[in-house]
Amino acid sequence: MTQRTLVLIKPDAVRRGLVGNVLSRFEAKGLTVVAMEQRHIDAAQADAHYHEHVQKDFYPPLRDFVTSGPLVALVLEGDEAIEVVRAINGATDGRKAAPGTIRGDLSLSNRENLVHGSDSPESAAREIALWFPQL
Ligand SMILES: Nc1ncnc2c1ncn2[C@@H]1O[C@H](COP(=O)(O)OP(=O)(O)OP(=O)(O)O)[C@@H](O)[C@H]1O
Repeated sequence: MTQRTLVLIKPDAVRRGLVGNVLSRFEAKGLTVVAMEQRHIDAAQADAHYHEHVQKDFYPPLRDFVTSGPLVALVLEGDEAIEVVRAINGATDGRKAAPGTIRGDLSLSNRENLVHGSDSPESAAREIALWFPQL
């Protein structure tokens, strides 16, 4: 089934010059870029995006991180895009993520893990409406 998913290429990837590397993996897989924009978000946008995490201990440094510099937000479309993107991203902790995944190949961190991908159709709908209300 064709799906859309919200992807963030996080500020660590932008700082490290890895946007092209990350994007090329999604494109090479066959996913289509429906929308893409570089943004430097404020704390309110971070809180809205991570609303299920705002009360957690790890959230304040996560908020500082995602607002620390520009990121690239995009909507990708393709067959089973939500699950496909999460498989390409790899496990949350870059130290444990499998080689061949973005995080497994390029991250050594649980926080600065380069990418975000929506985790369900409900999350994708909510996040796409938040980031790209015009879609
Ligand atoms: N224990 C932790 N310590 C520090 N940061 C964390 C921790 N757990 C999660 N994070 C950060 O919060 C983000 C969201 O956590 P979540 O559990 O939803 O992971 P995920 O679904 O793999 O990642 P994402 O939602 O970004 O695709 C992670 O990508 C990571 O940046």
